[in-house]
Amino acid sequence: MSGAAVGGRQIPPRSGHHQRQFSSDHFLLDSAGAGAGGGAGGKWLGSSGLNHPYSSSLPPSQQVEYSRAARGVNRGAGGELFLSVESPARALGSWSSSQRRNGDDTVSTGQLSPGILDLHSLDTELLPEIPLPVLYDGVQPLGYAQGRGFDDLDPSFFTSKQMSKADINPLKSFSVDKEKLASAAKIKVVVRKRPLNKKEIAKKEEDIITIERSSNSLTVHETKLKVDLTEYVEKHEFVFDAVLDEDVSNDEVYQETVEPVVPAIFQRTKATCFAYGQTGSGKTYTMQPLPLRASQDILRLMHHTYCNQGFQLFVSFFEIYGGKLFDLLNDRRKLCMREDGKQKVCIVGLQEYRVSNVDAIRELIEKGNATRSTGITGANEESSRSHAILQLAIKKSVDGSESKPPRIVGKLSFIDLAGSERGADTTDNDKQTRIEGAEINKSLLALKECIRALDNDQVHIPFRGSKLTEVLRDSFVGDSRTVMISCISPSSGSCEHTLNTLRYADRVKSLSKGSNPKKDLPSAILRESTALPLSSILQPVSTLEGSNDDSANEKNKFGISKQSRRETSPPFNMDHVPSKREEVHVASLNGEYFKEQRSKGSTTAEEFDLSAMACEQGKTSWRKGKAEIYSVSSLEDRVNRVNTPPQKWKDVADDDEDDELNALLQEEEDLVVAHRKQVEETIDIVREEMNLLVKADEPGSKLDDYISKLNALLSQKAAGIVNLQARLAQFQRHLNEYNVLVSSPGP
Ligand SMILES: Nc1ncnc2c1ncn2[C@@H]1O[C@H](COP(=O)(O)OP(=O)(O)OP(=O)(O)O)[C@@H](O)[C@H]1O
Repeated sequence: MSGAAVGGRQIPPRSGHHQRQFSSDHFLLDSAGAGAGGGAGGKWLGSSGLNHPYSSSLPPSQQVEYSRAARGVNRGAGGELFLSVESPARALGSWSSSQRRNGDDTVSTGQLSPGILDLHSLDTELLPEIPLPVLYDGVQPLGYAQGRGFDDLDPSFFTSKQMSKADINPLKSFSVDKEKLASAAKIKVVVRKRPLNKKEIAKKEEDIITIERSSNSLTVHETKLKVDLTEYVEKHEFVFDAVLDEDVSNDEVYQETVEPVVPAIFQRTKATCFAYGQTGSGKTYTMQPLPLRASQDILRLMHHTYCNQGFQLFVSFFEIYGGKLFDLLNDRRKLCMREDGKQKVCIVGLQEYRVSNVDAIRELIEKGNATRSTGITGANEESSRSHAILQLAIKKSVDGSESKPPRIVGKLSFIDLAGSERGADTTDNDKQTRIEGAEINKSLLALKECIRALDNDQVHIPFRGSKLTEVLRDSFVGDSRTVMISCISPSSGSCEHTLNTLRYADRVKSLSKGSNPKKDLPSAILRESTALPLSSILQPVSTLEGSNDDSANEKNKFGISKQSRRETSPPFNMDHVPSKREEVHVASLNGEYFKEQRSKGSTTAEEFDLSAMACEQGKTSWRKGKAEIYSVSSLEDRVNRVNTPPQKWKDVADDDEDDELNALLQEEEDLVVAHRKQVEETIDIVREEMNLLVKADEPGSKLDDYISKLNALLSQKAAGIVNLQARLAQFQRHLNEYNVLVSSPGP
């Protein structure tokens, strides 16, 4: 494996961290046509069709010509050729001015890749509209005849009129493509569930996810404790663009996610596919095969559909680790990110390799994967501790003659995000892992903020919140396509994580053209069907990602469109654990009293099922007099008041850019504090009301029993608050550690 030979700069040694030992076993197992891996060690550049830009692919005379014309062909340490389109002096000049502007990105020239290759910095703008290709007339391109070709990707790419494939004029197809691409949703959100792993099976954890592919819906069956401490199952149902069950192969994942966007990158589009999910949920497993499959299709398009059009394919691969960028194809050389005058992100020093066959790409990908920073977390022994970004860029010479450096036509980026972790999960980790965790969470939080801002149609999108969001800027603005694959574990032990991931995915989905009411197409919705027992209102921890106290068509306190309920749920939308079902008389909660209350609009039973239970338990006496009824509605009102989000959450901060992230973190913390306060106040109110009830009732009634159960619940909630406080403190510690890290000199 070429990765074994990878040398160069590594992250500082630390306990539990190592380079990912790439296993080709789960890499492209199911991809057709992938040949065996190529040569090892130092041979890999030349042996398998891999070219540095303008090196072996061009006649020597042309290389010389480039060298003279551009005055920017440099010879790297290893003798490789690198092209700098700008003159070196100018490149350095703009560089140092950027250094002055942004001290934290300061690097010495020695830290950069040899030569000043920076195709990105000079080439971020897409090539102006290119003429449609001259294609074969009526001939089915060879590559597509075997397997799923371009014309199989999405039948709607072609006119609705049925034609035999042999009749399809590819030229026509592409013009239809363009319309199709323009109207397609910009963001596609796909969820992939992995199978239970050995550890989870050993712990007897259950699979709590059911998937219905035909309706693209997925249900999380969350086991919860009721007031009387019996278990019940609460269902959360979600709908996404696609949901993939554990038996779905990597090849099918490709077909569902990336394959449809591949043609778009020949149409001046930037497309991004990223995987999001808890550590150990299968992000790397899902992402690793995709670039190779995509490059196969890209090469096929280049060699057949776009034959003789002068398109070239370039590969680059880098990681964001600890807020810094490292080139995974150049011995982890430190890179530096800049914005050009047009606010386009440039990665100074990033090496790009021109490739012309799949084996070469495979070797590069393996090399990059093997070089990536990994470590051990509680949930994954080979956890990615960095965000890895692999880019496939299609370029073309402006005049088609290759006498000038090519410019980007389109780009396909694959981002394997580092795993999201909760602070509570990191207690066993060493300091380094916790610092990494803080950094990872910070960047994911920044990503969430960008998504929130985009969803709100804010003018200012805080892309500068992290390096990750700066890199992703391209993916969300302009003519872009984004595919997000949310990876989830099926196990009961990961339920909270899974719900967080799915709610996060829903926010991303809400950015899509289809789901934002401000945008064009009908809503694609998350339908999370949650009965909201009072216990949910009291839930101190799990509501950070999304508030449940929403009503339809409003924005919640995060400024995100609220979730619509799939069904008008009965007060308890849950499946009881059968043995306990009879004891709690759930059906009776649909009683007249609550129908009445609902019709008055004072509250919904879903929002108040605990009081419903209280009513059920003491129904006879409550219905007798006004005072009792008053006490219930008063309780509802008071709890509703307490749970009304403070005004500040409605106003999304439009912070000064430099303070954006700190403000964000503060906001997150404020949110937790405010939430805790609500919980405490709610508990007080419930206690007070219960005391009133006790006074109103005969001693020895069922209420005594109920009160003691309620007290048990309250104690449980109080413990939750303590836990929340501990997590806050831990969060703060991570922040401090992070601040120390970023203020100290880099590795
Ligand atoms: N769909 C799947 N089918 C079979 N095995 C899977 C699947 N998804 C993940 N796995 C296995 O689960 C383990 C963890 O997966 P992976 O490393 O991809 O997680 P991750 O989300 O990238 O974690 P981290 O964020 O910590 O890097 C691996 O051993 C992987 O082989």
